[in-house]
Amino acid sequence: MTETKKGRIVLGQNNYGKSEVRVFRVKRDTERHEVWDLDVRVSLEGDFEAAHTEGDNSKLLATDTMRNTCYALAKDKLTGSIEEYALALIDHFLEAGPTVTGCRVEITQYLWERIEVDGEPHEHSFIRQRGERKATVRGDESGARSVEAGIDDVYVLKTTNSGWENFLRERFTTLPDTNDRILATIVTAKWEYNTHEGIDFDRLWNGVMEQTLKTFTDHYSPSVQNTLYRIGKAVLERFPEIERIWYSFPNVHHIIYDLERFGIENDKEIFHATQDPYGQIEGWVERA
Ligand SMILES: O=c1[nH]c(=O)c2[nH]c(=O)[nH]c2[nH]1
Repeated sequence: MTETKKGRIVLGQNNYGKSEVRVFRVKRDTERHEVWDLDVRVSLEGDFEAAHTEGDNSKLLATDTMRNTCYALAKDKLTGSIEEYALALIDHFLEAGPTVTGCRVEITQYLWERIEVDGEPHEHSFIRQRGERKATVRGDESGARSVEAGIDDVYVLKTTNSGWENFLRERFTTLPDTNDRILATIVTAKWEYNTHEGIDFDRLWNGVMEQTLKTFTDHYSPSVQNTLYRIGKAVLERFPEIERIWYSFPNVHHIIYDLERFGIENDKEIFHATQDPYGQIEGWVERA
């Protein structure tokens, strides 16, 4: 026997928008071109009740229109940082959708560097970098805006000045101590700005990237956890505009390969770069 719950059925939280809008812009007002290569996702919140419950689309901005808008606004608004472009899109969508109360724009920027020819950066030829720049901007009809920036898929490694020692030993512990190991990780980061007015988003993004890499190199790492905290602290000390920062550091293990079996000495030269389960170390560093 099936039981039917009595009561009214209503529409719960909902949002809609367009994903994977691939906007590519070339700035070509001089011989030295610039490119922006973006994946944009737009998501709207508001009163979309009539569309869901009555099939009345009359107040809905089509997702196809949202896609067109991303390209159209790129002409005048995608001239600097992706954060500024996202803020312009949000202003637009809050205005354009009659029942829209909130909007989120998430952007992934793929990074292209100039190809160097005989030591000279080329004017219109580029090579795609590994690593991505991210931005998530939220806004509502009250005028509130929040800006989060990020880094994804930046693979870094150091061949020494890292260890893992004096950790808890109990019945199932087999791992030996080491004070000299390879430290490798694929950086994901996101951080929140405490304002969106008067911020040079490009300078700050480059600064966080630079500081992340610098601090990664500049100390003996007793653990990924300690390195995560040190990097976050260095970023917050340098940039008062940033309220808090989150890192995800998978520990991509490099295990010394046993060559003694073959009578070959292996003084931390030959490693197995594992695909096996990896450690995953994540955390926020924030202002108290
Ligand atoms: O930096 C590390 N943190 C850990 O928590 C951990 N655990 C482990 O087995 N190796 C490591 N390395």
